[in-house]
Amino acid sequence: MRIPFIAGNWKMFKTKADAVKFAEEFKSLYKGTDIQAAICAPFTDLEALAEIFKGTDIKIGAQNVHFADEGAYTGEISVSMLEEIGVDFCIVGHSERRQYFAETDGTVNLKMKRLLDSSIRPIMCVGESLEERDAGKAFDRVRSQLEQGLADIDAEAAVRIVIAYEPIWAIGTGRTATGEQAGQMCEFIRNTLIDLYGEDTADQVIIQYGGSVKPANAAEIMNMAEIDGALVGGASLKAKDFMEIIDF
Ligand SMILES: O=C(CO)COP(=O)(O)O
Repeated sequence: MRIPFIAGNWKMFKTKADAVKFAEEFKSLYKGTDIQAAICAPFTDLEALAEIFKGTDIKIGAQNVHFADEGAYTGEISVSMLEEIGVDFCIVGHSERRQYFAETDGTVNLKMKRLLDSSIRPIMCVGESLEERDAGKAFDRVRSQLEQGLADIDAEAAVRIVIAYEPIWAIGTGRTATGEQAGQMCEFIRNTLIDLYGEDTADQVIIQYGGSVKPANAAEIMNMAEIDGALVGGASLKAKDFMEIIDF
């Protein structure tokens, strides 16, 4: 039985003061549902969010992590640093990190393996560009991201993974994939996971859709059979909007 999971990705928005304001408002709106909710926030906001959400079901996530345990990696953050402040999830391989920060399927794989060796659950992002979709290569691209990102990860570890399908052309553009397009790719992702791990394992993996999810389209997306949740960018910045998505 997969528990639906809706996570906000704040990207590089919200100072600590903004985060505290959001968290207090969100906590007062949040009544507890059958849906798992999380906020993936900038590193500087995480400790404050952990403190405010303590004792609630609201989880927190980071947006990136380094794969080394420690070392001379100026500007980076390790898995243990995140564990110590109670982080539950970490996004890996978001298309913005692939595009602007040279994240590759290889570094995604190293980060996935390091996280799966910790208490933090990875949210691995996959998704094609508009050119790849128009060229009929969307499914090949996503399959290759899955195969490379999940290389050498066994079935026992794989059940803790969340996969987020985020077509690049739908991120921040207002152009959401239709329920049918998103559902079709998420079904393809589930079938790829069956090939890699077998049905029992693949059945337990949470698959989210991300890309211009809003209160108005959340139900259409969430009602697709193989979509178990959403990774929400812009619409997670307002407590009321994010709550409306969770209450779809
Ligand atoms: O990138 C996203 C979530 O990770 C999606 O962003 P938007 O919801 O702003 O399109």
